[in-house]
Amino acid sequence: MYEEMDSLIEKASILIEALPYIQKLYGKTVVIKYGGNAMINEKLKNWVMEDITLLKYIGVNPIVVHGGGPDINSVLKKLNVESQFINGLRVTDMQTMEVAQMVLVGKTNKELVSMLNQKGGKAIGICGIDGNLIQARKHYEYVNGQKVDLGYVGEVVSINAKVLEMLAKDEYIPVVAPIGVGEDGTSYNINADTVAAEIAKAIKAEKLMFMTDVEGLKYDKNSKEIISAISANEVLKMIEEGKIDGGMIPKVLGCIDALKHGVNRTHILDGRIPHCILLEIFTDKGIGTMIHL
Ligand SMILES: Nc1ncnc2c1ncn2[C@@H]1O[C@H](COP(=O)(O)OP(=O)(O)O)[C@@H](O)[C@H]1O
Ligand SMILES: CC(=O)N[C@@H](CCC(=O)OP(=O)(O)O)C(=O)O
Repeated sequence: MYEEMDSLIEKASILIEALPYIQKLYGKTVVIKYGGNAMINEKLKNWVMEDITLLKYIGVNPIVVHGGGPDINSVLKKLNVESQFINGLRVTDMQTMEVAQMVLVGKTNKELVSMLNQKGGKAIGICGIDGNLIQARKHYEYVNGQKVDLGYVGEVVSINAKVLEMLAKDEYIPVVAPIGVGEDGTSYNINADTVAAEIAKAIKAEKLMFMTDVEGLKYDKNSKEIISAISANEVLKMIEEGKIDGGMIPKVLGCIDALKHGVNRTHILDGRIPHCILLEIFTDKGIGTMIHL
């Protein structure tokens, strides 16, 4: 009897530990980027969807921006199309653009929306074309000072924040696929990390969280030690020294850009840890890496 009571009291004290964090975040917006490499199995995705639904029910406004690089790769493979990446961006010809849009909007987005709804959340899936959410233009990348044409890869011109604010106010959880739209209606494939940071900036989110497939930012890719907190200047120095590369670059640059535009907290988290969102937000210690100014 007493043992049972002890365990119930322990449960209550865990909830109480979360109280100051719930109070701080109540009514605020948290942008969560869920990357393709952290969507490795259904169980994991379920935990993530539970965390996001719980946030909404306790009065926080989550906005989900998802990737889906591995999903796009597997469909392209079936079509015998090989992708080339330049500075982490997929060179996107017309056929690849069609596949990226079909997969991100039609498959990945709807799977996440359906899972959130199963958990009791009211999720609405949109991409940047819907309500002109992500206005974009063609992006050129520079490699060794040379301008490189990546096809239909886009960069964000502006975010129509009203679409997201309207949904969040009406109890919905927006789930955004990273496809943008040009002035002439052309679709653009945009890196999902960049979209998440631009959305966080546009809506002045309280927090921006990148969920990926490593424990956090490390002193270099092969190191075991996770950096628990680091300043923007130190991150820029690490990039210069070649200690951060590939898919981690748009995440850390997105954090810095967001911080400089009014987002209060930015984090890089291991999306493979069960309930990583709750662990970061509602525990004293937090997890992963926090980047600050
Ligand atoms: N300094 C670093 N610390 C941690 N990871 C790094 C670092 N530099 C590069 N990376 C790489 O960044 C990857 C995460 O980016 P990416 O694969 O694009 O993830 P996602 O699909 O979640 O967007 C890690 O798997 C890791 O290999
Ligand atoms: C231009 C560009 O590279 N777009 C990405 C969009 C998806 C994405 O960013 O997915 P992850 O977050 O899973 O990497 C792509 O085509 O893979």
